[in-house]
Amino acid sequence: MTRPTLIAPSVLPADFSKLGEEVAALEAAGVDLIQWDVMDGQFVPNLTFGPDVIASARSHSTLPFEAHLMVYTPDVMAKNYIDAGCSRLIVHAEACTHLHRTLGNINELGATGAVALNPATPASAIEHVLDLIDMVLVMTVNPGFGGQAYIPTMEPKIAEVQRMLEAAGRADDVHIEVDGGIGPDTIAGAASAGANVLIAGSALFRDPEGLEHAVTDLRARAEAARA
Ligand SMILES: O=C(CO)[C@@H](O)[C@H](O)COP(=O)(O)O
Repeated sequence: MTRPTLIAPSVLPADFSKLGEEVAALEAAGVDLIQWDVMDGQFVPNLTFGPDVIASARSHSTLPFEAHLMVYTPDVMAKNYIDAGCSRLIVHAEACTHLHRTLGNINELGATGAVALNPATPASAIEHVLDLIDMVLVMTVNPGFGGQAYIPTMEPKIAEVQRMLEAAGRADDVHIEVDGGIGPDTIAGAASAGANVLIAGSALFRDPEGLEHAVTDLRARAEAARA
């Protein structure tokens, strides 16, 4: 499998009073990109931040930013998130009446598009947009909050997405990301099923040995599982 193993934080557990310092520390700890959990309080119960907050942290890191848009109207502010410094926008299949058009718009704005699938959403939801994305996010929790339990029954869906990508000749070009409950005890199952981008919030910020240990340990576990 040629897709690299990428370890990325969810910023949900970060200290929101100093996000610039937090993303700088995450970069120093060795993460590969930063995921911003954008929540609108409608598509998911929680409410987090918009593009201006992301923009305020942009100059504190050289890493790619991606916005996980857990919102009902991703088209409305897509350009704002790109202008804030996000190079990838992740939209939820469940929130997009016209998913193909939404992804096409993101690409026309100069960013890459990705689709997130909630636990109950079948992999088939992405069948006709594989040419418009560079990543599929298989949620391993129901979105809205960090610190939830990993849902292992998502592993067959991860494997199904991998098969779909192989059948479409896109397996080398499209990442499979997982998000939710990813930690030392769960990362191997997701990675061995096909995930190569692993989002962790609690497991990174709550490691008693610090961020760098957490990143190194998770990466080693994921790479061993993908070998
Ligand atoms: O995005 C969500 C839920 O919407 C979370 O899954 C966080 O992104 C990561 O949470 P942890 O389980 O890693 O703390």
